[in-house]
This record gives sequence, C-alpha cells and structure tokens, in this order.
Amino acid sequence: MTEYKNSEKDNAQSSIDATIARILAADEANTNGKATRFVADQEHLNEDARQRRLSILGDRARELADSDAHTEHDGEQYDLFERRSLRRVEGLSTELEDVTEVEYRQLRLERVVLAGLWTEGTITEAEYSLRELAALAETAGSTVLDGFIQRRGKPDPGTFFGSGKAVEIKEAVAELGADTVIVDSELAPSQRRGLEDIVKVKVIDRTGLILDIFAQHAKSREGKAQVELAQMEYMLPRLRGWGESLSRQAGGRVGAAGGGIGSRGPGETKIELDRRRINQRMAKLRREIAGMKPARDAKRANRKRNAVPSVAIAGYTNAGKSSLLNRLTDAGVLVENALFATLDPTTRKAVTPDGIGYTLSDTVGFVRQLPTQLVEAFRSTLEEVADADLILHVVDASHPEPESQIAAVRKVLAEVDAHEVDEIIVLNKADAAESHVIDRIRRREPHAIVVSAHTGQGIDELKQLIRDSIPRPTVPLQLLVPYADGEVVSRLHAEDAEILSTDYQEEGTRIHVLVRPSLAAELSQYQVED
Ligand SMILES: Nc1nc2c(ncn2[C@@H]2O[C@H](COP(=O)(O)OP(=O)(O)OP(=O)(O)O)[C@@H](O)[C@H]2O)c(=O)[nH]1
Ligand SMILES: [Mg+2]
Repeated sequence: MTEYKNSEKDNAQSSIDATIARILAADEANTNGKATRFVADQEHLNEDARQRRLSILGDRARELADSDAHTEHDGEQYDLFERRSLRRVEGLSTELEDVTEVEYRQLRLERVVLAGLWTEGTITEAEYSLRELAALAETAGSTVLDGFIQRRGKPDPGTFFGSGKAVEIKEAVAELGADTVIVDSELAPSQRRGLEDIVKVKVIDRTGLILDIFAQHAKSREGKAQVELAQMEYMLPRLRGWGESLSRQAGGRVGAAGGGIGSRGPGETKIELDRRRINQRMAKLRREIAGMKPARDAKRANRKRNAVPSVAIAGYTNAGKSSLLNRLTDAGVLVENALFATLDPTTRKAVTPDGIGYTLSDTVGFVRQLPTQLVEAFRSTLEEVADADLILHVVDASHPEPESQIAAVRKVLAEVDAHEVDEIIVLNKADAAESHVIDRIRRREPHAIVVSAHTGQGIDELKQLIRDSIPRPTVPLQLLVPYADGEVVSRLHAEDAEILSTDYQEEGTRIHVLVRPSLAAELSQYQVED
C-alpha cells in the first residue's frame, strides 16, 4: 500500500495511476478475492473516464504501432518492409500441417480481452505485466479491447479466476465483441477448458501467445524448426489432458484383456495416434536441429581458432539490442518497436577504436516467463551467448522498473550457463529515461554504462569499455616482413593484432606487434631478434 502511495506522488497525473487508485479503492471496498474490474464500470463512465478506458492499454498499443523511429545506423531496414508486407494471414501461421485432429488451436487472435491474476508483489508490477501482455498481443497482430486484474491469493484450480470474475470477463467479452481471452500466466489444460466453458470464447495463455509470436517471426530454417519443436512440446501435455478419459478407457480394456503386443491396434484411440505422430514429428525436428548444429559449431570453432573475441548482445525484448548492434557496426539489422523482432541471431564483425577485431552477435530477446519449451528449443542459439567472451546486457532504461527485466534476463542466462561470462549492463534509451531510474540501477550495478542507440550518447565510452573488456593479443613479436610479402602487413593491420611500431627498413617492414598465440605460430618465419 505504501509503495503505491510513493509511486502516486511520482506520477500523479498519469491515467494508469488513476486506474490503480480505482482498483485499490475497489479492492479495499471488496473483501479479498472479490473481482476487481480493471476499468471503471460502464454506468460510472463519464466522458473523461470513457477516454481513459480507451487509453489504459491503448497507450502501449499505440506506442507499438506508431513510433518506429530509425536512425541512419539502422540502414535500409529491408527486413522491416518485408515483415510489413507479410502480415499474418488468418489461421496459417500456426497451423501444424503434419498433425491432424489435434487439439492444437490456431490462435488467430483478433479482438482480445486480457486478464491477469495479482497474487504477489505490488499492483504496479501486476500492471506492468498486463501492459506487457498487451504489447505481446499487439505484436501477435491482435486488437486489445480491455484488461482485467483480479486480486487473489492463488489461482482457482478449475477456472483459474474466481467464478465471479470469470462471469465478469464473459460479460465484457460479450459487450465488446471479443473473440479471445488471453490470460497472463500459463494455464493448466483443465483450467483453460474450465474458463472457456464460462467465457464462451477461445482462451489462450501467455505461453501460447509467445509461441505464436515466435512462429510468426522465425525466418531461418533452424529458427522455424526450433519454434515448431517448442510448440509441439507445449501442445503435447495439453493433448494428453484432453484425451485422458479416452486413453484410460482404452487402457482399461487392454488391461482387462491381459494387454500386450497386438492388443493395442483396434483399441487405439485417435488421441494416441495424434500423440504418436506428434512424437514422431518432434523426433524428426530434434534430428534436424541437431543436424544444423555442426555448421554452427564449425563457424564457432573457426572463430575460436582465429581467436577472435566474441561479444554477445543479450537482453529483454525491445530493449534496443538490434539498434545497438546497428549503432556499433552499421549492420542494418531489423529494428522494430515490437516484441521479439529478432529471432535469428546476427553476427557482425566489429573493431575496437584501436583496431582489434571482434564479433558482435545480436540475440533473441528474453521476456518474463519465457516458455521453458522455447529456452530448450533455442538452447543451441543461446549457448553461443554462454560461449562469448563478453555479454552486453542491454536494458531499456526508459522503463520505470527495469530491475525485474534484468532479473528475468539473468534467470535465462543462468539456465544456459551463461551467467559466468563477463557482463556489462548497457542502460539504453538514455534519451527517453528518467534520471532517477538510471541512478538507481547504477547504484546497484557497478558495471553499467549509460547509452542511447538513437542519439549516440555513450557509444564511444561503450566502445572503449568493450576494448578494455575483451581478451587482447598478448604475444609480443619483432617481425621483419620483406616488401614482397606485403599482404602479411595488411593482414596484421586488418586482423587481431596490436601494432606497437612500424619501421620501413631496407630489407622490408620491421614491425613490433602483439598477436594472439595462434597467429604467432604462423608468423614465426618473419621473426627477428630485438
Ligand atoms: N528512445 C529510444 N528508443 C530506442 C533506442 N534504442 C532503440 N530504441 C527503440 O526501441 C525499439 C526496439 O528496438 P530494437 O533494437 O528492435 O530492440 P531489440 O532489443 O532488438 O528487440 P527484439 O529483437 O524485439 O527483442 C525500436 O522502436 C527502437 O527504435 C534509444 O536509444 N532511444
Ligand atoms: Mg532485435
């Protein structure tokens, strides 16, 4: 309660806080567990409140739709044009061709109502989570009509929300003409069915929504296979939930007849057939993904052999990772004010201000409650982060509370064993951030730097910091390179070597240089005494 009062002081004018105030007032009036509508009741709506109702979630949605500011560092953004011209075709993107009659839902989200439980933390956190869900829904291509938060100790085992709340959601769905309810958690299969029976439209959970976005955005063969595998993994237990009673019947009969080989055929239910086909498909996908690994490993091994230091850009979705890559290397990678714009990792060559080469990789963004199926499916991609010499952990400092995003990212990094890699916290979007947020995080994170990929603020310092943080060539050599072998000199200039001095002598170029051990061996023939 006191936490809320503080934030009210900071931001007294905002419509969100007005909403929160209403929620809290209603919450105090109601006993704990009673439903709280996220917006004012219809009969109490004056014109002002009506406007506010439209803007509570719409703010985020509009932000997503309108502001796609690009800088000249973002290049031509061909991918963005392509993505815009490839907007979703109903029902196609998430269809699973190989699987018939499965309970898998084609998401086809159009007009949606959001609903979340507030079980712990402050109402402000519950609010952020719902706003993020709105942004996710927008990214998936749907229109968000309304949102609800219910204060409740723990979810109802049957219907997730309390029955009163569920009825209220149903009324809003009918009133607004929504076709989908999106719940801000992962639902048990039975809870989803229970809730669907009440609200009478399709119910999707956060995991299903994130999987849908990934399915829409995956572009490379590997990315597509990874997402499909994750979708299947998500689907399988839900399929079981649906078919449980059927399977039990068949199993019972098999059991009574003594069971065993041959007795399964006729008694086999459709659900088991589907499950088997999904398992087969998953095994095939796993093989395919494993098959793609050698190429990736070879690339990585090549980088390792050349001992090129690698820097991975990681961070919460929409933090500005791709913008930062573009700013540092002019790579022209897709930048979009949407969640999960980047799914296929891009690696670019970069050089430090003093000419040391390194690779810089953009990665898939993280999100709170990133489906575990996705972490698993993207493991090979994420492992590259674990392999890096340095992680630039990009944080959207214009968010009022980036701490929870930092925590969510570190959780995923730990899952892929990347938590021991050196990390620089890059507080991005400084141009749009509140200074008290930046100060607060800098106090907590000594290894932080403030930048703006848009204005270029702090970018030179960041480049210096990268220079100081990556492994540097250490082997000192005195070389005398005949003028006929000029390409060796240019290679030293282009590659990973730190040239300390150059002297043009009669027999050739005399160079004092620091190189990596691998290169030192190759250059032995040119070595001379000091
Ligand atoms: N104001 C401001 N906006 C920024 C800055 N950097 C990035 N943005 C905006 O933030 C949005 C997301 O940028 P991206 O670079 O696509 O973010 P990302 O982290 O790669 O996102 P995903 O790939 O979706 O995870 C875009 O609308 C950018 O224009 C910045 O320094 N200042
Ligand atoms: Mg990106």
